[in-house]
Amino acid sequence: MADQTTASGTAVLRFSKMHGAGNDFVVLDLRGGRSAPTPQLCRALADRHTGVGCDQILTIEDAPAPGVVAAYRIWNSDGSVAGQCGNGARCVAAWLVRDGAAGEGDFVLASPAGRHGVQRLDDDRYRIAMGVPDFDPAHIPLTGFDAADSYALQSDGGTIAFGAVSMGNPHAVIEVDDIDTAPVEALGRWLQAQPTFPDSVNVGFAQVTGEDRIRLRVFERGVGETLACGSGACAAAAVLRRRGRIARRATVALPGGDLEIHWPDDAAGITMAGPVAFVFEGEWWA
Ligand SMILES: N[C@@H](CCC[C@H](N)C(=O)O)C(=O)O
Repeated sequence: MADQTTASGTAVLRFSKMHGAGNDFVVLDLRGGRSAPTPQLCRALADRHTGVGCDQILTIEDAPAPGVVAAYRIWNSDGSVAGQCGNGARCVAAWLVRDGAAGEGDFVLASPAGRHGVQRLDDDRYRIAMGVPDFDPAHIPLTGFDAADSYALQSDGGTIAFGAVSMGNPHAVIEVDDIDTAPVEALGRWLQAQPTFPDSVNVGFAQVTGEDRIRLRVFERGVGETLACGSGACAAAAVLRRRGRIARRATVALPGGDLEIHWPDDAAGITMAGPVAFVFEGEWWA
């Protein structure tokens, strides 16, 4: 998958470093049918000591159909594959506009989760159509429960109540009184390890601070706690809306920045708007 080789035969891979609300990415352009990175290469690129450092690797790939500008796929920093990444979708969109592959008008991207309309709000802000939140336990996947707005599991410390939804990737949402004191890592790891989530899960800790405002921290599958999780923001808004805890438009305040979520009605798709940033371009010498 190298872009070129050096005189001594070393493979050179060009990449962009980007972030969306502090959720950071190494972006690889694989258009032209170039092969995907191995899990080992993803782990090496993501390493914050010996690599570039990132939460996820995003690959930009050939459009699967006319009318779609490009496709993207997602790898977590531990090399595992993910079905969706909301902050990543905004970064891929901005990357394609800067590249010239997408114009400044609306366009469509493809992800493993489906097709996504993209709206460029300005140079640094994009809105993505993230699809209809899927509460069917079989699709999350969440085993051992019938569909409900709230589930409960017994831990050594007591009952853990959570909501669950798929945004193309699995999310659990735990409502807490104060995200600053929530046991994000301990409870996040515990829930991820429960057999009821056979594919593990991204665990969001949500504090409702108003009918249109949520504070959120997310312990991501394959990474750990990140500064922001776009699909997690949509999941938290969807779960809390279904319980009547918030309005259909809400600002989700994450440690790395704010995302604007809008879910017009239960059968409609949810949209997420937020920032993107280019950090630097680099070459990886394999
Ligand atoms: N940070 C992302 C989600 C990335 C994938 C996730 N860790 C998973 O394994 O599903 C976002 O912004 O949505």
